[in-house]
Amino acid sequence: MWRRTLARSVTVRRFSIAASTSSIPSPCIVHKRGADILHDPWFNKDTGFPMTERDRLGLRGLLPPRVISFEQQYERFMDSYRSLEKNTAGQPENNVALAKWRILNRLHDRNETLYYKVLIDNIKDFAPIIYTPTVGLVCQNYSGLFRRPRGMYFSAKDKGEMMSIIYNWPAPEVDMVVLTDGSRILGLGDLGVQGIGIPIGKLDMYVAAAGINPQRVLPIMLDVGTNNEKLLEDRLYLGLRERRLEGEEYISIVDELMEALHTRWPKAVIQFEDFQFKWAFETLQRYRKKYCMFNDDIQGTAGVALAGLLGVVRAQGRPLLDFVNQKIVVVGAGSAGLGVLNMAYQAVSRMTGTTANPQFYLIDKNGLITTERSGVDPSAAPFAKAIGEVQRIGLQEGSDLLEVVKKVKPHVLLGLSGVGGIFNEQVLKAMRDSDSPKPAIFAMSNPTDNAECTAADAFKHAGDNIVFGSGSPFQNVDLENGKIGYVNQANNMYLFPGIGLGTLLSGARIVSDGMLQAASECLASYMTEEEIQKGKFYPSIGSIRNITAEVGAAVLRTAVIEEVAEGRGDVGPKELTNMSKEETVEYVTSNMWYPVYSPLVHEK
Ligand SMILES: NC(=O)c1ccc[n+]([C@@H]2O[C@H](COP(=O)([O-])OP(=O)(O)OC[C@H]3O[C@@H](n4cnc5c(N)ncnc54)[C@H](O)[C@@H]3O)[C@@H](O)[C@H]2O)c1
Ligand SMILES: O=C(O)C[C@H](O)C(=O)O
Ligand SMILES: [Mg+2]
Repeated sequence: MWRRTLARSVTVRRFSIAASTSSIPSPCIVHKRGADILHDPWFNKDTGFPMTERDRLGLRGLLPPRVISFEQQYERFMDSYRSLEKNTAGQPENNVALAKWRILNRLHDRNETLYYKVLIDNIKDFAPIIYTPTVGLVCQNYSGLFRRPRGMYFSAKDKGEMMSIIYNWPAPEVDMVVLTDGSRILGLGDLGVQGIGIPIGKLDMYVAAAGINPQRVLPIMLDVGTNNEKLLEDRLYLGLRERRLEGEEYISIVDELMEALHTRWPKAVIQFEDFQFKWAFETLQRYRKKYCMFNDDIQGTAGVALAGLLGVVRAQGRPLLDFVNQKIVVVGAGSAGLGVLNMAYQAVSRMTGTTANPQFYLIDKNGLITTERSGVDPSAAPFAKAIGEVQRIGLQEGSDLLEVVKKVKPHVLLGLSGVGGIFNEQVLKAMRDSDSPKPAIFAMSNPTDNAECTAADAFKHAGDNIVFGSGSPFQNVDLENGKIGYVNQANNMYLFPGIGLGTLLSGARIVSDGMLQAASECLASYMTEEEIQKGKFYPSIGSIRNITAEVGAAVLRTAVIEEVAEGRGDVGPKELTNMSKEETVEYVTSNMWYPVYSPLVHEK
């Protein structure tokens, strides 16, 4: 199953480091036999083991005699899935979503090759189950749904021992780690150990979109307690039933885990995910120059949002430089909102060559943030609007969302607040007076119930001429005039897989701002003029592997230009430097893992 791994079947003109160019999958070494293989989802093929392999691996007598092909297994699973869909039709939405998650999860736990084949080939239908929004529901119910562990669990009780615990992970190599402390799971708050569902879902997207080998991914839950009263009182809660560590105690435990990870897998890329605000920025600043890591909620989201914002400018028929004149209201001054503003300001200063003062407005739970605000967080302070400037348009410190929309008449209203429905009818109607011919509404909070508005409400109240994006998927809206209101999924899934893959293949020691900017620009330029005019700013999820290959190549090339790329395997910085743009995309693509059964070879 180590087929098509990095540095194996990579064949790029002039850079062939292929062991073999044949279409027969490379054999995979296993160190177990018999029933142990059947119980290992990495190697298990269920009834798909050919007779010769059954002989070699001591499987004769442990399986029904008929050998079923991979294609037949695939069809069999899809038939069961379709029956489940039929049998649960009309039942409450959450029950159906959990039933679908369960059937996929069972396959994941049994036979990963078949699971990823099913996931990749049906990504549009299955992403909403293994990722946002159902993954949120799964996290909320995790202690009850738990059957088998997945990934690693470190807790406050493991202090001082992480360096040895990390060696309990069975795979010799790890390429991608997604780490959470469960403190801000989507818009659902502190879910403690139950937040492990998020790293699992993100890494599923890594396998599906970036072709990272599933034997080389590692979801990690760092359980430092929870402040969620309900969980603390729940006797079946699976995490530490104590309050979260704070201050020095907290940071020293994250330090220890990072050191342990780096010691065992110095080349792995570590993605921080769903950390509460107070630790998200702090850990990013603390580790980004020391380790190969990034924070997806801050940096991945920013890149996706910026690509969307540039798409909005194009949709208005304006040149990209007009971005500096856009009036953008960002609702939510947390990790994601501030990440977006940071990147948007950087884009403006690149475009103008100055530290310009664009018309970007920031709102948090206390309203419009101005220079009058006392106790404003240092990471939000640079985005506080000068009080004189807001007073000139009739606003003040703490003005509420509706007032801000009415007075600013923004081109873009972008929500990253986690507050469902906050873009209510009045706010959406106020967007009709936007100064843009195509007002943009981005309701980016997850999961679905936490979206700032639904797609249907956005088109109904703000008008047919809007463009719309949401963090969780919504159906396109029938505008009842023969037209369709297109729904973009404005989700960091369009970038993090490419950021991770590009960084990994470049062998960079850090994830630089330049690499992140390249990822965003690549996504922005991926869309054709025709698509943009239809209000489409992001590719369809069906083409997520293509966009990820492009993003990965853009990240890799920037790492090379910035001279942070050290290469990977036999492909060193020199070979990477000599690759053309097309060759880089080809190189990235050929390094993607794809699910096929490899012949298993037993070795003691
Ligand atoms: N679509 C995506 O790709 C994506 C990426 C990252 C985060 N998100 C979503 O964004 C949301 C926020 O994530 P975060 O990490 O920034 O959280 P966070 O806790 O760091 O920040 C939330 C912010 O919202 C503000 N807020 C709360 N109530 C508000 C109100 N009534 N009005 C205005 N602002 C209010 C808070 O003051 C805070 O500044 C979550 O729902 C998350 O799922 C989506
Ligand atoms: O997980 C997602 O769907 C996006 C984002 O990382 C979030 O925290 O909401
Ligand atoms: Mg997240």
